[in-house]
Amino acid sequence: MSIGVIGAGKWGSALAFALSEKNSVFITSRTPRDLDNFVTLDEILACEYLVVTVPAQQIADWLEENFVFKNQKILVASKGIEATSGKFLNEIYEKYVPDENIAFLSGPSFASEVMQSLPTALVINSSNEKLAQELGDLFPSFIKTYTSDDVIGAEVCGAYKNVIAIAAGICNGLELGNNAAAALISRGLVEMQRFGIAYGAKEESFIGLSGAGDLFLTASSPMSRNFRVGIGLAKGRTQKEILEALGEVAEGIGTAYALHDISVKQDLYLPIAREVYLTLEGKNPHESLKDLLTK
Ligand SMILES: NC(=O)C1=CN([C@@H]2O[C@H](COP(=O)(O)OP(=O)(O)OC[C@H]3O[C@@H](n4cnc5c(N)ncnc54)[C@H](OP(=O)(O)O)[C@@H]3O)[C@@H](O)[C@H]2O)C=CC1
Ligand SMILES: O=C(CO)COP(=O)(O)O
Repeated sequence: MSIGVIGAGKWGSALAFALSEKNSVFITSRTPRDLDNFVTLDEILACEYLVVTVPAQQIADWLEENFVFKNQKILVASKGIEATSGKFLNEIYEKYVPDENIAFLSGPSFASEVMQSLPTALVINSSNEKLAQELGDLFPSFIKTYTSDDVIGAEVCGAYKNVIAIAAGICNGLELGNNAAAALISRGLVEMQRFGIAYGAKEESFIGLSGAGDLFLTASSPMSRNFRVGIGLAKGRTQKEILEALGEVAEGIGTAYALHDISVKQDLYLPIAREVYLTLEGKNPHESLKDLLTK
């Protein structure tokens, strides 16, 4: 069984490392890298399994320009909602891959800890339970995998938690304390569950690894890029300055813009996501805090 990883950034590299314990793994990326298993995209597309880590804001164009379906079994490892369309990842992929060939990875997983083979638990989400099990069996012994058929729930959890993590970083940067952080994360979980259920997600996904697990991890640590975006916003830095310093993707930014547009179009009450959007647009984070506490 050969696995082709697309995207050699932090997450693609970590998954390639982890999956190589039990499988032949190859990797490719937009920017060539001097890696023993770095191959061409054509060679990757010939693999039986594909693991895709191209960010949510770039994947639609990437698929249109590069992807050829050859009955590969695909694990989508990115997290986000496309800002330009409001589309979830399954909606973007469905134009190219049938449901029975695709699964979505979710759960609390810093790439840097996976690279150290530290214990991790993840969920493989697919309408095809057999595929989810098959993909789960590819993972190494230090990663425990679960399966779920709640693709929408997993996607909402993975995307929304990044926005709440930005808010948590703002809270940390403003030095508001642990009470405020706990309140924000708790209310953030309620907000993302309310949003997810409106899209048909299952309630239980939000109290498991995909939801509470990934939210707790990402919204509690400066290891999270999105959390670090929030710290930068609290210190009055612009998006441009923050992203230049970060040098990596922070999917919560694009997803915050997507959630804002969705909330306006569908008249949804998403107070934390709204304040993250407004802060990204230059609103004073102290004003955001006051509005969150008083409205
Ligand atoms: N890092 C983590 O801990 C985790 C990340 N994720 C998710 O994985 C996804 C990738 O994140 P991560 O790897 O950390 O981010 P990085 O910033 O480390 O890497 C981004 C990757 O996306 C590629 N890329 C960016 N833009 C394009 C484009 N326009 N066309 C093709 N490839 C592109 C980059 O290619 P190149 O570098 O070759 O130019 C690189 O391989 C995100 O959705 C993230 O939320 C999920 C769980 C954990
Ligand atoms: O998704 C992640 C952990 O599960 C990575 O979070 P960040 O993108 O905020 O670093």
